[in-house]
Amino acid sequence: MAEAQEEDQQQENTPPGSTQKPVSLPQPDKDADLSASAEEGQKVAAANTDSVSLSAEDDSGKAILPQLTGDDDALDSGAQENKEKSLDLPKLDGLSVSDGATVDKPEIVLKSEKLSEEAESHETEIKKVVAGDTPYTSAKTFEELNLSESLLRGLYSEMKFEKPSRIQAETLPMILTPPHVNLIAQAHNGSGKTTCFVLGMLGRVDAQLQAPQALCVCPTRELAIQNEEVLLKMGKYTGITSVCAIPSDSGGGYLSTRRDPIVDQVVIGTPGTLKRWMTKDKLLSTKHIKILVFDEADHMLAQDGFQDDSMRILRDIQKNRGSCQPTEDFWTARSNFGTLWTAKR
Ligand SMILES: Nc1ncnc2c1ncn2[C@@H]1O[C@H](COP(=O)(O)OP(=O)(O)OP(=O)(O)O)[C@@H](O)[C@H]1O
Repeated sequence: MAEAQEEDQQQENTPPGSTQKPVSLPQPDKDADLSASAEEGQKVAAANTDSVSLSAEDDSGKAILPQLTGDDDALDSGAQENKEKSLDLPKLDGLSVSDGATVDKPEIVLKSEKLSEEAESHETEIKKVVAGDTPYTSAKTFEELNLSESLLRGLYSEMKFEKPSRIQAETLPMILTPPHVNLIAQAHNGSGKTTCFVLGMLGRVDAQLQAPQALCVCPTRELAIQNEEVLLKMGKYTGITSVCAIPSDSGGGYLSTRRDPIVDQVVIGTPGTLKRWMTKDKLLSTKHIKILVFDEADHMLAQDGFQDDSMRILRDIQKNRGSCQPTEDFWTARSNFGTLWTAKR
């Protein structure tokens, strides 16, 4: 019950059912941190030229990929508002929870460090990325990703997409092609990050298996609802089903009306409800989970945010899946600094 209240308090500034994306999180100490980051980021903006860096790290943490220079990959006018701002990126690796347990460091980090001055070119470059021994080539078309016909139909006829955006071109081959790596993708708002993980989840799950296989953890219920809407639209022809794990009341207390175990392939929700469904209510089995997404990773993994909840969910999944599929572990985290920076102006 205390957990439910905690989650509700964290979400009280964003009314349930709203499709508006949250522009700030209500915790005052978090806001203070972001203000400090903004100042630091402006200094970096003055010194840097436009760049998008793509890097992977070896076991010693040494970067093994070159920095790439490229065009703005913004897809909507919202990104234009962020011009001349830079993104101050947090350290998201080497995470530990309060009881001392640690999680794997992500193998690959994709970052958009500064927004481009010129957004006129959206050409996708072909790049080769090597993670461990595996080469990944960025995808110029959705066909190159070996997606099902039903998924391609959703992308073209429902979403009206023609080709992957830059962040999609670079991340989707890594998300969809084995061996699946741990990935952090950081890019500004409007660059197509939502599609990266929604398409990643739709592309990875088996529609024939009636069990949860993809889990997306979001900091607010509004974001969870919004992400599920995108998933339902994009996956319209796939037969894949989803469920939103958010508090079922619109007040402040938690009311669980759900009693039947989850058989939907994709589960999108907030940490408190997800944890409750997994542990107390025993509605959500993580036995078949093969892709885990932390949306807005900077908040989901912040020490003064949801880090403990996120790490517990991650460890529960690792524990339940046992050691039979160690190479299948896939942890992707998405950061949404563009939105937060816009809110700070
Ligand atoms: N490949 C694509 N082609 C055309 N439009 C796209 C493509 N990918 C995404 N979009 C559209 O661009 C807009 C922004 O995409 P999306 O929401 O995925 O970006 P985002 O990086 O998650 O943004 P935010 O940080 O604001 O959440 C949406 O309207 C989406 O439908």
